[in-house]
Amino acid sequence: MMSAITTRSTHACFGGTQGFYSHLSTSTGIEMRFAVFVPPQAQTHTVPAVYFLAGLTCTEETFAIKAGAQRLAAELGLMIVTCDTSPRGLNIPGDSESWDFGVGAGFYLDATQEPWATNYRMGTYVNEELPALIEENFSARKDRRGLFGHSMGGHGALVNALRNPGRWHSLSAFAPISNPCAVPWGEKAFSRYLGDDREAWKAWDASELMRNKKYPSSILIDQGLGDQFLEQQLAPESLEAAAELSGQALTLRRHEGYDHGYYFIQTFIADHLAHHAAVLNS
Ligand SMILES: N[C@@H](CCC(=O)N[C@@H](CSC=O)C(=O)NCC(=O)O)C(=O)O
Repeated sequence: MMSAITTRSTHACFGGTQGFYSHLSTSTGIEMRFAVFVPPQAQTHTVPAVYFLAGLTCTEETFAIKAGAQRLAAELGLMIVTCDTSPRGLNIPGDSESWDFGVGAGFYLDATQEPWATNYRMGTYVNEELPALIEENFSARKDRRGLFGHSMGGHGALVNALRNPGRWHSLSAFAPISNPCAVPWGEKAFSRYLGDDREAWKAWDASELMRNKKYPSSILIDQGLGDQFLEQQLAPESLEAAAELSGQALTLRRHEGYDHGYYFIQTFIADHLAHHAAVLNS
């Protein structure tokens, strides 16, 4: 039986369609919103889908509206899927007190601590439920998927692809939180979602994972040097050191003058889509 999705709006875009949808999620136990850009090629055959995970405070709309990805995705024949950054509307005590935890800040992991463990299961949502939903309802290939993201979503892309390399065949990130165990955003979120045992945090930390395990294809990361969060929160040097240890193929580019926002993403989005297309079509 097809899982039910509700169409909120669709818009013709570069010969394809940008659509906004919702569905009742079994992973999070609540209605979740997502968006899909379907390129024109999907009218005749299934195409690879690339999933983008957005950062703190964002929604499924942010990337679709701000990144300027659709023109090239239409040329390359890539579907682009975006989802929300957490469940919303649960009204769990404490879920809306700050912008870097709870609503809009699910960190793309499966929480183990109450009151979060029942609904804050964005890891399962991104890895299992969303791809199954997309592949049932859209013309997406089941054998080729890419994952990328920004900031908290860059962390989400890295950890989920490193944990599940068989599911995600290409990987890239913009300004990811690269070593959440060691920075304030990560410490705040992990202590509440995962508890006090810092050993357990390592299973959701890209630098920790990469130290011990190689992802099968090369990873592209872009980082602005004018990024207001670089010094305190992002730690790309930890990821570089981990890649050095495990022999991971990693291209980490640093760009003078670029900040953390979507003008930075717009500037380098073409390189990321080309990276995914090259791996997914190989
Ligand atoms: N507190 C501010 C800033 C929030 C912010 O900068 N969010 C980033 C992601 S940060 C790491 O995950 C973002 O992508 N914002 C969206 C944008 O359009 O730039 C706030 O509440 O706005």
